[in-house]
Amino acid sequence: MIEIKDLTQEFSNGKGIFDVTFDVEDGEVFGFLGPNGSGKSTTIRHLMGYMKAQKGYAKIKGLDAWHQQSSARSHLGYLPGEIAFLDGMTGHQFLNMMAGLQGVHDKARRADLIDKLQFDPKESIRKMSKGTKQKVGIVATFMHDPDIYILDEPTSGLDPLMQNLFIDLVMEEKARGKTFLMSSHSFAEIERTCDRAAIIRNGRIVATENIHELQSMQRKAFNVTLTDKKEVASLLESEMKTEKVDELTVKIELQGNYDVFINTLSGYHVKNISADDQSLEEIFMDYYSKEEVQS
Ligand SMILES: Nc1ncnc2c1ncn2[C@@H]1O[C@H](COP(=O)(O)OP(=O)(O)OP(=O)(O)O)[C@@H](O)[C@H]1O
Repeated sequence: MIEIKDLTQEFSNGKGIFDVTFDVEDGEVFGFLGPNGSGKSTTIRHLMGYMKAQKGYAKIKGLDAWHQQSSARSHLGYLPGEIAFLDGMTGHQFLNMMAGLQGVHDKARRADLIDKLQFDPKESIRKMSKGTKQKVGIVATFMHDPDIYILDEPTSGLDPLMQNLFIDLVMEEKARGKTFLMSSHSFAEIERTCDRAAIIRNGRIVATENIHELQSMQRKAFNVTLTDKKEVASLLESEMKTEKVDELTVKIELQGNYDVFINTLSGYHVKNISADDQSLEEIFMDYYSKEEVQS
């Protein structure tokens, strides 16, 4: 659906993107993660056909994003990082203009989206909050029912409730077979929506990972609180990977060895057990720090 190969754009200041390569498959939700200035928007601009690559290519459904710009773009719903609204328009007027450009006449889907995102489209855009403007942008992106969505930081400016609503919307569209490329700073958002994610750093892809595999690779840790200090000393001597948290609490890291965990603990007086899972963010940060050491 989306194919990016050796995509390179070096700006005069030496910044840019270098040999960016990844694919997004049909029906996949693909996350694009990276710190500020890492090259996410530059990559996306190539996909939209706004920039000509110095090397490599970006393709949408086999169509070259630059050379076959308009046919490639006809499959896309694009939400830019910062939307340029025409001043003085109401939400409705802006959406009418966008529908005209998209050649969409059916307003039912638009009304449904407005209803879901809960905002007043009769309000002047100039007077709207950042979050409400973002909602107008989301409606404009989704209302023509494209096959592929390219979303640059889609939830920026949205409150947590709206972020959840947005995630539901993405999952509904995914269930309808739609494909997504979504840039984000938010690991929680990626964890909840994406099948795979690429991490970009200093213009280069440093990892492309299957989120479901990453989640299953997660090391599990438990904080076990005992009633007796002597038992703590004894537990720390056990064959499991342990670490003392405080006087009565021991952290135990597991790599699938639940039997040993349960059998060992059955010989102790356990006051409390709480899970201390490694977050997806921590797993990803390993990649960031590895790269830091190499560069
Ligand atoms: N036209 C340009 N001329 C020179 N440098 C540029 C240009 N466009 C982008 N850059 C630089 O290229 C790098 C990548 O920028 P880009 O906007 O793609 O990052 P990003 O990952 O989208 O960041 P953010 O999360 O802050 O939006 C940055 O260092 C940026 O300053």
